[in-house]
Amino acid sequence: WEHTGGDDLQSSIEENAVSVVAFVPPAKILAWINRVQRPVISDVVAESLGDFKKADETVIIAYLDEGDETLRAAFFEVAGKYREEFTFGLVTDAGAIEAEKITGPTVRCVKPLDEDSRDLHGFTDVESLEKFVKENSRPLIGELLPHNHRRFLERGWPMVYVFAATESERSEIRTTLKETARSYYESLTMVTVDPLEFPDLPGKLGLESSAFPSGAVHQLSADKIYPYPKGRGLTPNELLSWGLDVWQERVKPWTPPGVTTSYDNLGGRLKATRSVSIKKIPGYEPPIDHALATGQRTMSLYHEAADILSASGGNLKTRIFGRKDLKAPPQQIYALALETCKWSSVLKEVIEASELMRHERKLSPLLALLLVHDFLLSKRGVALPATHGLRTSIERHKARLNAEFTRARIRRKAGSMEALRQQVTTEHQGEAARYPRWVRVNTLKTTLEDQLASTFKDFTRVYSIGEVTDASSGKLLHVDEHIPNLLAVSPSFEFAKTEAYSSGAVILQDKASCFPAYLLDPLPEDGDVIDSCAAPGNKTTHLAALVHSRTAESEQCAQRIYAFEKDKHRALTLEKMVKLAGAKDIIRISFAQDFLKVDPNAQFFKDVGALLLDPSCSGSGIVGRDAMPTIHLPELPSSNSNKSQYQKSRKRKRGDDARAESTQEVFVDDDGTETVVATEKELKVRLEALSSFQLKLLLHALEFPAATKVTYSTCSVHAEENEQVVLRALQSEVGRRRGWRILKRDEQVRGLREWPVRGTVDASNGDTEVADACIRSYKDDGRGVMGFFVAGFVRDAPEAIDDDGPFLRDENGRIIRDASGMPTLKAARVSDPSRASATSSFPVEGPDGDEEMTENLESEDLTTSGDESSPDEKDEDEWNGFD
Ligand SMILES: C[S@@+](CC[C@H](N)C(=O)[O-])C[C@H]1O[C@@H](n2cnc3c(N)ncnc32)[C@H](O)[C@@H]1O
Repeated sequence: WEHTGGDDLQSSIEENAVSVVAFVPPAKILAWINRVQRPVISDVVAESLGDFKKADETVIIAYLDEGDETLRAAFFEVAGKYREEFTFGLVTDAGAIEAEKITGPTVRCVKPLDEDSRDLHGFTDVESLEKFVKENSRPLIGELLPHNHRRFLERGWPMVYVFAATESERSEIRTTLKETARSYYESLTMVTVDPLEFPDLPGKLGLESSAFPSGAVHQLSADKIYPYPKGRGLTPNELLSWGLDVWQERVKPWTPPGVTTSYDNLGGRLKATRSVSIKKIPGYEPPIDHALATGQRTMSLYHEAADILSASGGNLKTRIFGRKDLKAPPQQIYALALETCKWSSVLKEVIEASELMRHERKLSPLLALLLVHDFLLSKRGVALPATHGLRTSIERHKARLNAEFTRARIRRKAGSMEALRQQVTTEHQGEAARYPRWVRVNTLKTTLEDQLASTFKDFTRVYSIGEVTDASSGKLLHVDEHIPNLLAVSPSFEFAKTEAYSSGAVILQDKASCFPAYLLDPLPEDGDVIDSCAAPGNKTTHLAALVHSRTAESEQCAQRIYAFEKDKHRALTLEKMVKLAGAKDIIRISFAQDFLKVDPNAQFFKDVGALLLDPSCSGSGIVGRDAMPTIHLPELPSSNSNKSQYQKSRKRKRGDDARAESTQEVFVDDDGTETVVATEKELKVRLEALSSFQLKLLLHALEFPAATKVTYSTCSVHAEENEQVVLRALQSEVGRRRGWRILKRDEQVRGLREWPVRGTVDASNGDTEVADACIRSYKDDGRGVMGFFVAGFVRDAPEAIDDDGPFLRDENGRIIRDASGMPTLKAARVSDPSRASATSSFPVEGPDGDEEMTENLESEDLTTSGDESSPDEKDEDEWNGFD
C-alpha cells in the first residue's frame, strides 16, 4: 500500500480499505497511522518518557547531550528511514538521562510487548546505528510479512517458522513460546506465519499446505530443512527437545523433490551433504533494490495489460511494442495479454461462477480476467506483493476460484490440466488449427525415406489434407502430391522438440512458399542462381537443396546461389538458416545488400541464369494474422444500479471488449509487424507504393544478361501486387528488349502444372494465357495453404539456342569427359579455370564486422553503373560482397 501522507492519507485509506482490512489487523493499521502522524523524532521529557516507551511495538530512544549535533544528525537519518516501522524519540533532558542510569550517548530499543529492551552505547555513525535498529527491533517472535522476510533471512541464523491460520492462534503461540525465543534470540530467528500471506511456503518447507498449526526449521547456512513432526505439541518443552535432536543431527532433514541429498551415517548421527543455492532458500527474494525496481515495474503490469486490451486499432503486438510509455516490461505484458485472451473462455466461466466480481466491485472484467489468469495458470501466481490490493482481491477467493476452475475443466471433459491446455491451444489457434504443419524435408541433410522411418515413424499416413487437420487425432501425415519432399503433418505436433527440426533436417515451410524455387527449377545448365530478397532463407535453402539434388554424387556442386538481403539483422537470420540447413557451400550471402544496387552487367554475374524474386509485400495471404485475438469478458454480476466506482469512473469509452477488428486490412511487414489500414483510400495508396517497388525489383532481375528464368512471388492476395505486376513487367522496355515472356502452364514443372488454382482472368486484364500461367493459392479453400502468388518468366537466350544439349563438346562435336568419364556440363563454367584466373582475392567485412573474409570476386566495380559510389568506399549502400 503506497501512500503519499498528508491530505491524501484519508482518501488513500478509503480507496484501499477493502483490500487492506482483510489482511492487516486493524490494530496494526492504527499503529501505523499513529506512527506516521508523529514527528520523525519526538522530543521526550522525563514526565512523558514512561508513556512514550509504550507508544508502539518498537520504540527507539536516543539519549544524547544537548549539543551532540553529529550523533543527533545520524539518529535523524536513521529515524527518517525507518519511521514507518518504529517510533523514534530523543531525550536530552539531563535529569531524565540520569534517572535512566545512562552514561554516555546511548540508543535504546524498547519492545514493550516483549518486555524487552536493548542498548547501543557510544554509537558512532549511521551504519552502526542502522545495524543496531535492524537487529534489535526484531521482536522475540516476529510475524513474517513480505516486507520483513528478507530482513529475517539476512541474519543468516536458522529460521524457525510456525504456521497458524488465525491471528489469535498466532498470538497465543507467540505468548507460549516467548521465553524460549528470548533464550535463543541471538542464534535463532523465530517467526509466526499466516499461511494465506505465504501460500507456497509450507510446501517449500515440506509441510502440508492445509494442516495448521505446523512448523519447520530451516538451517540457512547448510540449506537443511527440518519439518516439525505432525501432531507433536507446540509447547516449549516439546519444541526444545525436538530442537536438540535436530541440533545433534538425530533427525533426518527433509529433501525437496528433485534434489538428491547424500547422507553419511556417523554412528547414529546423520551428516547430510547438499549443494546450496541461495535461490533455493524458501522465501528468498532478490536484493532490495532489484526487488523494488521489479516490484514497481510489475505493479503496472495488470493495469497496462488491461489498457492495451481495451484500446482500439492495431493488433496486440503493435499496441504493445508501439508504446514507449509502458512501465512493465513489454514482453511480459504481451505474454500476459495473449495468454489471457487464449484462456478467456474458460476464465470467464470461472469468474462468473465464483461471483468474483460481485464480491470485488473494484475489479473491471478485464482486470479480473488478467489477475485470475495469473492466479490459476501462472507458476508464480499474481505478480504483485502479497499485500497488494489487487492480489488479495483474488486470493481471498482462492478456494472458490480453484473449485470453479476444476468444474470448468470437467465440463470440458478434459481429464487433466494437460488435456485442458491442449484444448485451449487448439481453440485459440482458430484459423491456424485448420491448417496442417507443412514440413519440407531438407535433402541437403536427409531423405524423405529416412525421415518417414525416424521422426515420423509413429505417424499414420493419410491421403488428404482434410484428414491431417482433423483435430481429434494427433499424429497424421500426408505426403504432398505437388511438391517433392514435402509433408503435411497434424497441426498440434510440436516440432520444436524434435531432433530433426533442431538439426535442420526438416524445415517448417508452407506448401505455397515452396512453389517459387520448385517453379524456377534450377538445372545445372542454368549456371548460377540469385535469390534477390532472401531472408529468412526458406526459399534460398530450398533452391540449394534442388541444386544439390541435381549434382552428380561424384561431382562437386559448381553452381552458386547468391543471396541478397538488404536488412542486416535479417541477413544474420538468413546466415543462421543457411548454416543450419547445411547449405553453406552452395550459398553466398551478401549482407545488408540492396539488390537494386547490384550491377547486373558485372562480370561476376555473367553466369547467372536464374533468379528468384520474392520481395516484401502486404502479407495479406499469411495465415493466423488476425488483428486481435478474441477475448471473452465475464459479465458483470447485476444491473446498472450495482455499478462499482471503478466502472462508473472509467466509463469504458473505448469499450472493454477487445474483439478482432476483422473488417480492417492488415499489412504485415518483413518483421511480422502488422499495420492496420483502415480506409479504402489508404489501402490503395499502400498497394500502389508496394507494387511499384516490386516492379522495380522485377525489372532489375530481368536485366541480368545470362538470365533465362525468373520467378516472381508474393504472399499477397491482391491483384495489384501480383498479376498486375506481371503484366507491367511483360510490357516493360526491358521485358520486350530482352525477349521475356511468361512461363506457360504447360511448360511448368509437373507439380505446378497440375496445381489447380491459377491467376484470375480479370486481374490479368482478360489475358487467359497469363492468368493460366500464374499460380495462386488462397487460405480457407480447404487446400491447407496460405494465400500466395507466383509466376515464371522465361526467355530464349541466343546462346541457349543450340541443340548440343547441356554438355561441352570439342571441335569434332564429341562430348568432353573428365578423367572418370563423366561428361562436362556447360554450366560448370563457374569452376572454369579461366574464370578463376580472372578474379582477384578481395577482403570483405563479414556480418560481425570483426572477421576478415576472403572471397574471390571480380576486381571490377560490381555496383550499378549509374551508382556514383566506388566499391572501395565504405558506403552503407555499397556492394559488400559475399560471405
Ligand atoms: C518476403 S521476404 C523474403 C522471404 C524469403 N524469400 C523466404 O522465403 O524466406 C522479403 C525480404 O526482402 C528483403 N528486401 C526488401 N527489399 C530488398 C532489396 N531491395 N534488396 C535486398 N533485399 C530486400 C526484406 O528485407 C525481406 O527480408
